Amino acid sequence: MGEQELPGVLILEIGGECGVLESHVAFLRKHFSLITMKEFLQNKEKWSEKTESIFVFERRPVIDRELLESLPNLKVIGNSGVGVNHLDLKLISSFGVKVTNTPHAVSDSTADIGMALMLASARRLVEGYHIAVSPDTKDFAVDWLGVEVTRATLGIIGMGSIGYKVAKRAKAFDMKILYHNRSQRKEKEEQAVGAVYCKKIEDLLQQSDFVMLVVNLTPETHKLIGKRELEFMKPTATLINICRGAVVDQDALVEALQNGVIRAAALDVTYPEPLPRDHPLLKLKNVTLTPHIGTATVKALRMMTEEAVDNILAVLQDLPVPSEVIPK
Ligand SMILES: O=CC(=O)O
Repeated sequence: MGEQELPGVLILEIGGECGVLESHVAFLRKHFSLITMKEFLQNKEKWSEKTESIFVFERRPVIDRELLESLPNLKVIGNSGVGVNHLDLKLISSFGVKVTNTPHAVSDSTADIGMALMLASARRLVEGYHIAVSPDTKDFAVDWLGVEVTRATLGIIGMGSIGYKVAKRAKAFDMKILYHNRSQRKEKEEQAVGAVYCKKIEDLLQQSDFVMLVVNLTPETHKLIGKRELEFMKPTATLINICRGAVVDQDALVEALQNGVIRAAALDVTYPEPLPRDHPLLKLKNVTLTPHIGTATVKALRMMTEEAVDNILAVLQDLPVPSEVIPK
């Protein structure tokens, strides 16, 4: 097949914060004529008819009405990543354009970061590092203690594929696993890992030593964890967020952490990202932070690109689409 026969896929950029990884470009070129946003904007006339798909990476909102209006043959937006809260699904679907995501590619690496944060926070890994490298050995006192993950109770909010993979890992730590799910009870998963369903989120919050958030960000889950929910948690409990920052009311979280309402928080996601350098979350010792790296592994990123390409090609070839996101 000559290059000119390949369908056009619009990407934001190559490299940078939200572009396609340089090492994936050759793979994408096997399937598409690649056009960067800059090239598109410089020569809309050449590209607007030819572009049938857009490949977007995770978290940056780029798809607005003006762009959609300038792409009359657009059929699909393939999101590389599972969360699609950066896309206006209703607007996109009003143009007859499908949206797809990559739930399979992200689940292992994101579950791993959940476990890493839980362990790091429980055992005060970051503080420990600073003590280890401190020139003053007196920094370490005998009452500098963490808490144990083994046999503790983990409450998972959102038992989708990432939540389930967290549960499988937690089982190996002999954790008692509770879960709350808005959409439905997951009986197969319950049996596989011995998880106990909490219909009421309050029950999970009251009983858990670690609460892990693994939900999609939607209007229903926006600030799902606020002052009231934090007050249901044990003062010895830790909140771990690996989904989206806005699922937590951050001001309420800061207050809870400052006042000992909960023991600690471990966050891979915040709002905004990155946090302003004077944000109180950056100053609290009982906060472990990472810069939204749930899927930042070589393998996950490669799998995300491949899964996104499979989805896009399925739409373009009119085949069943592996992971289509249907607007509610
Ligand atoms: O944040 C990661 C994802 O949405 O996959």
